Amino acid sequence: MELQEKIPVPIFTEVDRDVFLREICPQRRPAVLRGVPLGPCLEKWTVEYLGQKGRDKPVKIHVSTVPQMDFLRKNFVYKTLPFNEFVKRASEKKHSDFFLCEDESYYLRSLGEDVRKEPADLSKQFPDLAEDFHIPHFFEPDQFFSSVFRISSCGLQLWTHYDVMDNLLAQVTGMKRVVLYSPQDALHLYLSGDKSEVLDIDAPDLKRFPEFVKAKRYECVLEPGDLLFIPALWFHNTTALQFGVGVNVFWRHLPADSYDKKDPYGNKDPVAATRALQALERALRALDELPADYQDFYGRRMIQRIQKQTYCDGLSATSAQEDSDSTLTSRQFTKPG
Ligand SMILES: O=C(O)CCC(=O)C(=O)O
Ligand SMILES: [Fe+2]
Repeated sequence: MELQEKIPVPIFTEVDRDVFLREICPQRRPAVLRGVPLGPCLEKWTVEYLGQKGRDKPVKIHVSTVPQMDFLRKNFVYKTLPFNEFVKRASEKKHSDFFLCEDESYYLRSLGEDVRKEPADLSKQFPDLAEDFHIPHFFEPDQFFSSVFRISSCGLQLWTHYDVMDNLLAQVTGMKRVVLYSPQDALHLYLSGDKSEVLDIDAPDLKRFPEFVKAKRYECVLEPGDLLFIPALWFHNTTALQFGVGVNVFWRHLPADSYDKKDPYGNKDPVAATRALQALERALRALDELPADYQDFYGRRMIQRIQKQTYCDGLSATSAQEDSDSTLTSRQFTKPG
């Protein structure tokens, strides 16, 4: 019996800006968009052509001895290669030149010019290649955040994580399996920051991660030319079924000032969420002044208070009884439905 039921990500054809904005984006659910024009990249981006146009621009890459990258045990190293040499190596199974071993795996997540300050932008770092890739104009130009090369060796698996921007992941060449989990399943994913500690999602260690089976697994296989809409906060885990070249485009779904200004990757929590998490830490330090049984009592009440106020499905998470304490419930009446 399979661990988790696989829920297919729906595939939409003939999606234009209008359909995307009216029917797909507001659902806040992942969707595969097939047949959206992406430009000549679909025919042009061979290994040879990428090398010619990307030239010897240095790129910082992940290199690992095994295709499943592990951020906990750090089984990969960061190395720098000229783009053309990197593409050649990523496209081959065995390498004559290598860092770790002859069948090492490669992954490029392209970066901005000033890595710490600027988000990646294909048109700045790879202008000759950016011409071939037509970004779908499904959002306003001032919402654009970054465009990022995603180039992987065959088999390369990137750990489950979330980003805070809306995202269109374009698969230009090669097939890629993507598994997604809803933000509502966050508690079943054993998070360490923005990443899930469950690395082997196909054969998880259920002694360590017993709750993982409760997470609903959404899955799709991207083909060249497909776009995957990944709404902000949706977890995703990608496996390149072949050597593949992708580009993802992040854009701001919330007002611009909701985001952390020092976030070149698009994965820092919105400023209000960071403030809320800091306030929670303060609240926990305050509770620490009390004996354990009082902490338990107030801790439970705080959890219920948070659930009532924030869960989209309201009280269903706990069969919370009507709370008669008006100081605790006053805000719930002002929350839009
Ligand atoms: O395609 C990949 O390798 C990863 C994509 C990803 O994490 C993203 O687009 O945010
Ligand atoms: Fe991502």
